[in-house]
Amino acid sequence: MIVAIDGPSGTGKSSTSKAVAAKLGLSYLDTGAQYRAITWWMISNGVDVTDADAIASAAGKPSIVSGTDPSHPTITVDGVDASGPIREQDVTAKVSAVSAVPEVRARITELQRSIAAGAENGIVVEGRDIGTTVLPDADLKIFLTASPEARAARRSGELKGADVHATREALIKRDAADSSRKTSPLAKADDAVEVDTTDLTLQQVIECVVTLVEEKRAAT
Ligand SMILES: Nc1ncnc2c1ncn2[C@@H]1O[C@H](COP(=O)(O)OP(=O)(O)O)[C@@H](O)[C@H]1O
Ligand SMILES: Nc1ccn([C@@H]2O[C@H](COP(=O)(O)OP(=O)(O)O)[C@@H](O)[C@H]2O)c(=O)n1
Repeated sequence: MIVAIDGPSGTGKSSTSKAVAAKLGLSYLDTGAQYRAITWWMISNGVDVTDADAIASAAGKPSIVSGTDPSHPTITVDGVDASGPIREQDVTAKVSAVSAVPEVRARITELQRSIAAGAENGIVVEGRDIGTTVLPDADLKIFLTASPEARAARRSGELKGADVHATREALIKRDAADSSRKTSPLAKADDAVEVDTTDLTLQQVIECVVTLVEEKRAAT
């Protein structure tokens, strides 16, 4: 069972995917963390993230390893735990530029496909282009949405002291960059089930997705 969960920032992809995977005994992959990890490596190694050629030539250098246990997801870059630094503001501000570079996407997509292929009990993979590009044959595709206001309120609740208005503007800017890039932009697959989470609790979203997976399992 391969489940693809896509959508913009703050729609609940990570929280939902982890909970659904844990509940159903599936592995879990946060593909955003991989793009954040390669971005963190570029910044740490002095690569100019406004220079697509420089990013492209460095794209193959870092070794990125994701742990896929939903109750303890991990990510390392060249053997170093990157789970803290990849969430910092600087990485968040630069990740869209790095992830738009085709050589970066080719490398990370290959990694994602091999992780999914190796997940013996099935996997929930969350991101922006999983249903459209990475795993177009996924058994179930979900596209989560929510109003920019709800997403900004959720995100600024996580970042202590963050201004909701500034968070909303930053989210909208990142969505626009992710949706308009040439290579595998953020998009809903034609066969994805869209779930608007604006007025749902996280628990309701989890239950909805668990039901969709169980229905799919019963039908196959
Ligand atoms: N339906 C929901 N209602 C309220 N808060 C939510 C909901 N879904 C997620 N959250 C919270 O919003 C924040 C962002 O969720 P997350 O799963 O990281 O989103 P994404 O992976 O899409 O960026 C987290 O703090 C999470 O607990
Ligand atoms: N499948 C994916 C996942 C993430 N990304 C990129 O990685 C960034 C960070 O993704 P994320 O899922 O960690 O972002 P949040 O929504 O958690 O803030 C996105 O803004 C995209 O630029 C991507 O291009 N393709």
